Amino acid sequence: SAMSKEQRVLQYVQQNASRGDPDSVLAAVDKFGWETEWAMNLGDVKGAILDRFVKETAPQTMLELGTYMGYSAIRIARLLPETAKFMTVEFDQENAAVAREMIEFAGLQNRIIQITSDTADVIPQLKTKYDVETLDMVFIDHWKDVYVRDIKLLETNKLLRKGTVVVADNIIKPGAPEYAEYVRTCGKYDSTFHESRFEYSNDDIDGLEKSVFRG
Ligand SMILES: O=C(NCCCCCn1ccnc1)c1cc(-c2ccc(F)cc2)cc(O)c1O
Ligand SMILES: [Mg+2]
Repeated sequence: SAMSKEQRVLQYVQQNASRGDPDSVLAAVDKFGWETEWAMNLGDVKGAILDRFVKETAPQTMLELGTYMGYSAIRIARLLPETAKFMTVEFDQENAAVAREMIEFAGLQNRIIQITSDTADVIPQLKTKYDVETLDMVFIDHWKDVYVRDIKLLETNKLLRKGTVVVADNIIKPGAPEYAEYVRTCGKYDSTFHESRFEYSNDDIDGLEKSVFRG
């Protein structure tokens, strides 16, 4: 059968990036997104903001909800030390398979624990099955209508500690209004909105919410 968009991106990366070079993989995905086919990767513009947050936080334990093709997982993992523990969760089996190959091509498979499952099932297992004590940083980029469910699951499963940094994509487009409202008003986070551009767009606005847990 014909290739999916995600498989076309992977093929473009395998034919245009250098194996073991994460930056060349990111550049190839972004070139494809700008010039050939739009895709819902975090992208280069918002990606630079996330890079800054990851560098500032220097997390030893990191969780990503929503792997998609692995673009942001590669963005994050390329900035982490070998000793860091970084888990990324994807629900869609096909996208998880593309991500696995993308991550392997980037040479980061030893730095990323890829989980293919429902985040609602994984979050309660992080302490017991994945030997997590608390998380230093979280990146949320999956279904916009479950962002609130999952940050509340992180809270009730005692996975956040004073200073844990939670970053969420798509606050404007497609939007996560209940999530923005929750983190800004519940009293448990110091939350800031970082306006940016929607992925692979010169016109549309989007942005990241950065919320620091007060403990
Ligand atoms: O839906 C998004 N991501 C989740 C995808 C599925 C997650 C599956 N999963 C993983 C773990 N648990 C569940 C998303 C959408 C858009 C968008 C914006 C405008 C538009 F017109 C079309 C699309 C832009 C993004 O940046 C996004 O991230
Ligand atoms: Mg997104």
